[in-house]
Amino acid sequence: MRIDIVSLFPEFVAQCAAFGVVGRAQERALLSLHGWNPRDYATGNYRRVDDRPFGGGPGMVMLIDPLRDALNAARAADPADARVVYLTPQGTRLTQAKVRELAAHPRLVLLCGRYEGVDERLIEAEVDEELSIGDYVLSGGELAAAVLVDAVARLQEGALNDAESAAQDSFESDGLLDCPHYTRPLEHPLGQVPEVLLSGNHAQIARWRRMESLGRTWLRRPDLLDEAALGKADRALLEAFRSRYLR
Ligand SMILES: Nc1nonc1C(=O)NCC1CCCCC1
Repeated sequence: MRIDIVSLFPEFVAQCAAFGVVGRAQERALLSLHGWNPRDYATGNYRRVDDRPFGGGPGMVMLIDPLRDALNAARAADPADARVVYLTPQGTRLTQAKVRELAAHPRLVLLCGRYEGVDERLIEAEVDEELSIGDYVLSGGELAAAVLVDAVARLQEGALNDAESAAQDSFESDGLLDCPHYTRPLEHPLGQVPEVLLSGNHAQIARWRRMESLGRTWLRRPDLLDEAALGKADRALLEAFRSRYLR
């Protein structure tokens, strides 16, 4: 998968993607990142990339042409069709389902805004999809782009080893929150390890983990829990969690 980043700080995203699973995906040629800086396409004495907003008000707006020329250079760098995504709080919320959809594309071009944003005419003419990673305002789209790069990189075939795939699947497969995890030392002032995890009884351990995932999702993110879609066994586990929790 090829991802082109259009940004005033293209190295920002490249740095975020240089570590761990994403860095390894690049080493394995499962993912390639390419940066394009609109400032390299800015003309005139001051090579402006922004200007004051029509209608007045604070801040600056990114100019159309340097962005558009950088986008076109990115498009031209590879024959594969590119899906252009603009990272912005005004976008639709990024979900794992959307990550899966985007991860299946041969190419993405991620447009990162700065200042107060980008001239709307550029968005209307060049952007396929506006996405938000959450309801808060960052200083630029680069951190959001790095989040998206990480999430789609993990889904590239061969990016994760078996253990990592299992961990990914446990959350991704049914959209529940993950269960708690514990490791050595067994004895610690901060508390005990749940007995069931020491039992060696894999059926009981799986049952406990599923119950904890269901219970946590119910407590913390009821919006993710579609109880109607739960099977009989899951409903029984959730009931067991509730009765223990509400006792
Ligand atoms: N939240 C977000 N999700 O995706 N992007 C986000 C963001 O906060 N981006 C910064 C803004 C800053 C002004 C220009 C446009 C991007």
